[in-house]
Amino acid sequence: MDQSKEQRILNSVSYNAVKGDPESVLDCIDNYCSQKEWAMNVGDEKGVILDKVVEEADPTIALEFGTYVGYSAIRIARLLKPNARLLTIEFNPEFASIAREIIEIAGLSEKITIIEGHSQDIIPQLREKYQVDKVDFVFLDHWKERYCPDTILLEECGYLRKGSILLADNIVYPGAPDFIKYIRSHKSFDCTNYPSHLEYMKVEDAMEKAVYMG
Ligand SMILES: Cc1ncnc2c1ncn2[C@@H]1O[C@H](/C=C/CNC(=O)c2cc(-c3ccc(F)cc3)cc(O)c2O)[C@@H](O)[C@H]1O
Ligand SMILES: [Mg+2]
Repeated sequence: MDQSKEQRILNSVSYNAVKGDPESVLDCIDNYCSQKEWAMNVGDEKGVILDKVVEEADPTIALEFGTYVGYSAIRIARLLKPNARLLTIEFNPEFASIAREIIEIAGLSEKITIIEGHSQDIIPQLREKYQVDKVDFVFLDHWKERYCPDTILLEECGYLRKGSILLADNIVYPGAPDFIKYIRSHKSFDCTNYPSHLEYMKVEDAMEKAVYMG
């Protein structure tokens, strides 16, 4: 059976990255996906915007929807303070297992918990099963039509506090129009758009930051 693209990305990281060095894992994935096979990682250009917003949030509890191969989980977790942690939700078992291995190579397994399942099923369980009270930072990068319902669910479950920061990938391409319409018209969210480009391409894209005002 042929290997998957995601397995080939893991092979490249396993062979080329410096064990325990998150930067070298990120560089390896970016090099592989810009030179060999495109993949839907947030990438190095939008990754700098992600870095800046994570540093602004300085979260104790960070949450991510859509682990994929773990690229953005590593980007986020490498910036977290000692007692902070990232919970990342992924429903594809093959992607979850590849991400677990790549995160191990980056040396960040202690800071990142991969939760296998659908975001809409996991979100209501975060308090009881994962001791989450409030979420300080959320990165949305899963199916684009899930951004809006999952944001509403986070609010309904009471995980957002005054100052919680949401950051969403792919606002232009593939786009998340219902999410943008909802978040920009909602009185409790203060939104900022960050124009950028689609990972590894010259195509327009953007990220949207939404700060919850309580
Ligand atoms: C409800 C639920 N629960 C849990 N995991 C969930 C979940 N819904 C999806 N997932 C998981 O998350 C990832 C999926 C990410 C979806 N991202 C994109 O579709 C995406 C696409 C492009 C793109 C751009 C130009 C093109 F021509 C083609 C594709 C770029 C991107 O940056 C993307 O993020 C993937 O790992 C999937 O298993
Ligand atoms: Mg994306």
